[in-house]
Amino acid sequence: MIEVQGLTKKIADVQALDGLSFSAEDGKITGLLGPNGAGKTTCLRTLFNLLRADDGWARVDGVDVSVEPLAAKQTLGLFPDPFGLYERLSPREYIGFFAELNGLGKAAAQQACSEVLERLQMQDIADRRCKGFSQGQRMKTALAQAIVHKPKNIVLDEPTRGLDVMSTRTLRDLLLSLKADGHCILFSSHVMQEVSALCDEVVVMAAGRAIAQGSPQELCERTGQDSLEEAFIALIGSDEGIAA
Ligand SMILES: Nc1ncnc2c1ncn2[C@@H]1O[C@H](COP(=O)(O)OP(=O)(O)OP(=O)(O)O)[C@@H](O)[C@H]1O
Repeated sequence: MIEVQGLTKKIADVQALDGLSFSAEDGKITGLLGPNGAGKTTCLRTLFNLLRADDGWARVDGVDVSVEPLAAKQTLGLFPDPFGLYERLSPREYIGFFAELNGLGKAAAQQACSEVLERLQMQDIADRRCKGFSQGQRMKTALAQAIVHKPKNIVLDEPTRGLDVMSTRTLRDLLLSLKADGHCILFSSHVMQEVSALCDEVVVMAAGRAIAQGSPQELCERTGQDSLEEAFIALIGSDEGIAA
């Protein structure tokens, strides 16, 4: 479970987070939905302790990420930008390296790596260098790296950015299967259709705050609208920076 309370962060002159509070439960996919500049990436970076909040706290399974960063990271998988893989490494080397970074011994890392390669049906590319990989192959490698240490909580920043339809569908299926296994999945997006299709819960963000949280249906009922897109516009008063 991921909980964020009163998170505040100023970057240069910009109030990127302004008292952000929400929670994301196990066995659910929670979407952070907000226009460009709403603070989604800043929130996820703070969760991963890449940024330190000015005020407020973030906890992963009850562990405060700034007080016990290593313990928090062991229960947290971060889906990185799939375009930034180490091209000289094969997925097996890359994923195994991250498994060891996350505290697994060599033998356990190799075992975990083989399991995740099988789960994501990557055996055919497991020992090829990442250089030249298609977007979908990169995305699978990046996701495998995020989940190899079996973190209970998985955080993804705009995971379908730049992916084609097939890769997006593959990712969607993977997230649904992780959810079925009881993981807590939190992802940021400004793509309405993706959030509607995947999320059990939606946190609507604007100007560094959460202005509403609920299931897509609850948000529609609360605003008296028929679609999440209309509900979102009603909540934030604009559709600027949102993609259909
Ligand atoms: N390093 C930085 N220097 C200056 N301003 C920053 C920096 N990082 C973030 N910001 C500002 O903080 C605000 C929140 O940015 P953030 O990237 O978290 O938004 P976002 O919701 O992820 O947006 P997008 O959907 O466009 O990725 C924006 O106004 C952004 O310009």
